[in-house]
Amino acid sequence: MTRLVAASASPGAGAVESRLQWRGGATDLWPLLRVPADMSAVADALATGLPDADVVLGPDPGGVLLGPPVAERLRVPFAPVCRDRRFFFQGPHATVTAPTGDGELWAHAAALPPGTRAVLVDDWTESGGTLRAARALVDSAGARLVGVALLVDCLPEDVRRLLTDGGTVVRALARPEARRGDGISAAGARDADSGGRDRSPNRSAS
Ligand SMILES: O=P(O)(O)OC[C@H]1O[C@H](OP(=O)(O)OP(=O)(O)O)[C@H](O)[C@@H]1O
Repeated sequence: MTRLVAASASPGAGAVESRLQWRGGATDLWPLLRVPADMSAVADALATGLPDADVVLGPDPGGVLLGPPVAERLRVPFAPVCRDRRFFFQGPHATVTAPTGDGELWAHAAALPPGTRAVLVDDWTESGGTLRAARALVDSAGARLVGVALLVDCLPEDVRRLLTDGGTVVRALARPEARRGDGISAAGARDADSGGRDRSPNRSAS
C-alpha cells in the first residue's frame, strides 16, 4: 500500500499517517476508531480551519463514523448522507457518477433548509463522484457546501477546481506519498489486488 503523508504537524494528521490502511479497496478506519485518543485528535484536526457552518454532512459509511465528532466540535447538528434511499426517500438526492459504478446519495428532508451552510466530512475520495453528487444534492436543497474535510486527499484536480471555484474550502489530514500527476493515480493508493469497486445497490461487501 502506498504510504500516507501527514498534511500538517497536528496529532490528528499524524494518527492518520500512522494508522489508516486500505483493505480490499476501501479505507480501514478500525485502527483509528479503536484508539479513543487518536479519534479525538482526528476529529479535532478535521474540525480545524473549516468555514462557519450550520450542519455537518457525512456520506455513509466513512462520513457517518467521522462526521458526528466533528459536528460536536463545531457545535452544529450532524446529518447522514446515505447511499440507500429507504431512510430519506422524500429528501434531497443526487446521482453519484463514478467509474466503478453509479449510485445515489440521499439526505433527510429537514437536514438542509434553504440557506444552510454545510460542511462535508469523509474518509477519502477516489473519482470525486461522491463529492460532486454531494455538491449537487446540497445545491438542489438551496443550501451551500462551504467546506469539505477529508482524512486522505486523493481528489482529482477537476473536482477540486469545481469545489474551490464555487467557494468550497477543501482540507485533508493526509495524502498518498506520491500524488496524482506525480505518476500515481488515486487508485494506486489502494491495495494492488483490490480490483474495481461496485457502487450499485446490489454490490457485494468488500
Ligand atoms: O470519490 P469517489 O469515487 O466517489 O469515492 C469516494 C467514496 O468512496 C468511499 O465510499 P464507498 O461507498 O465506496 O465505501 P467504501 O470505500 O468504504 O466501501 C469513500 O468513503 C467515499 O465516500
